[in-house]
Amino acid sequence: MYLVNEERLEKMKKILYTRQDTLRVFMDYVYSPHNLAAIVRTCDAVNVGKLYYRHQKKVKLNNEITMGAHKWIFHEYIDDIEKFYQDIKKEGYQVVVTLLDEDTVDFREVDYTKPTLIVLGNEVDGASETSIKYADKKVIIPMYGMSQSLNVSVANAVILYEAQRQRSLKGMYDKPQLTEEIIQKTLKKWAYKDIIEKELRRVRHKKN
Ligand SMILES: C[S@@+](CC[C@H](N)C(=O)[O-])C[C@H]1O[C@@H](n2cnc3c(N)ncnc32)[C@H](O)[C@@H]1O
Repeated sequence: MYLVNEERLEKMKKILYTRQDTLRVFMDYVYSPHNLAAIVRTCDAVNVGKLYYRHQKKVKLNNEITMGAHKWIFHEYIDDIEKFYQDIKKEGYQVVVTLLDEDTVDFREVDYTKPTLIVLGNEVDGASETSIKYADKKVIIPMYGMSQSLNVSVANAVILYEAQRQRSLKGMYDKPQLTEEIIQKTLKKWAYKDIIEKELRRVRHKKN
């Protein structure tokens, strides 16, 4: 029987103790599986607190889409977008919508050390009217070439790494943001899942 080894457990702990609970991302109808996968992986790398998403048809992030990265990120499908924005604003989050518009500020002018929700728009239509309605800040990544926009997963990476830079400078990766109760609960869940998955792989391998 496989048990989670010390090294892997340490890695899981490190993720949870450095998790930026107050930095979150909302994918507002991002539809390409390739982009979904790339966004999930960057969110994992920066260790964002939570990833929200909605889609043209209800989808579940799965191994095929994310190559497993979604397993380590708290994520939630959003059905009621109005309620979602009202709730997150009540919790004190600033809503930062990424947009290709005149009425925007350079993305580096925002203070990402505040509780922040970054909103990414659809590949064709951009962010929805509802997201724009709830925006506290509308940000643009300056473009100097012929292309009008970046790929949405690239835009996500550029902004998240600015947030990561600001938060590191402030020592925000050195102090846990999740409660000890949530950390311990999540550790148990992850370790359990890890064992089950490894065992299933072992049984499948034996059968073939
Ligand atoms: C391909 S773009 C959407 C283009 C769409 N035609 C529009 O006008 O919004 C997809 C998403 O990537 C993000 N994005 C891409 N380039 C950006 C930039 N230069 N500044 C800010 N966000 C950008 C935004 O979230 C945008 O909604």
